[in-house]
Amino acid sequence: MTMVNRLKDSATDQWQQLIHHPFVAGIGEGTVSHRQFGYFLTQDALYLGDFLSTLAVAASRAPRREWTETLLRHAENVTTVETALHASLLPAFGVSAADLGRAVPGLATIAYTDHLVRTAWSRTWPATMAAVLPCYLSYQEIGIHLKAHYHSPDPLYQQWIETYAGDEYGQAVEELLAIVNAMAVDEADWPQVQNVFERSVGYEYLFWSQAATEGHLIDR
Ligand SMILES: Cc1ncc(C[n+]2csc(CCO)c2C)c(N)n1
Repeated sequence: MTMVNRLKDSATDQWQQLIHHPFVAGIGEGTVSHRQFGYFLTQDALYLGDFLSTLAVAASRAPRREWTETLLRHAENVTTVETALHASLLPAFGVSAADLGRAVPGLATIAYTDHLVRTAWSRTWPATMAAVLPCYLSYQEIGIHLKAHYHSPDPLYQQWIETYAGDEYGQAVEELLAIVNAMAVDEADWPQVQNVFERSVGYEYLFWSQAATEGHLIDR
């Protein structure tokens, strides 16, 4: 079995819950409010800064030169592609550059990014790859799932869906999967690699939940 399938199979229920998170379905149905999506994009912009650091550390620790090159290219794409998506979408959701500058990370954002950055710096390199895998793969599965089963009545949501269901994004995912499937994982390291993967899946889930409540953890 490939490493990607071994990891996904180790957290099947959490994975299914993530792909079918109610907020995700709400993007497809168009029932997510613009305020909620604007909050999500704002938190995502904060998240991407630390995701960039994570990829940069992962790139420098990679055991093969071609993997360093691939991960550096992906890091650059985070800056260009993901940030461009935000730049085009944020104003449409009423979030100005000043709003973004003032934004503070929510607890789920902090927990997720601390986990990514700490893993990249202080865990094994395969564990770092396992930490970023849910980010790549869940967005692709979500994009493809939403595109196949919904057509969002909101063109802005549909634009977001098409980005992650698209071939250009699919290419980046394929490259990451190829690295994960080719990397050498010591059997002694497997529990750590699996645990880090499962936490990232959980944090992806919490990131959507956080968007649904716009960061409020306590009913008001
Ligand atoms: C919470 C959260 N998780 C995943 C992504 C998607 N994503 C962000 S950077 C990157 C790597 C290559 O572009 C991918 C797949 C996101 N935007 N926000």
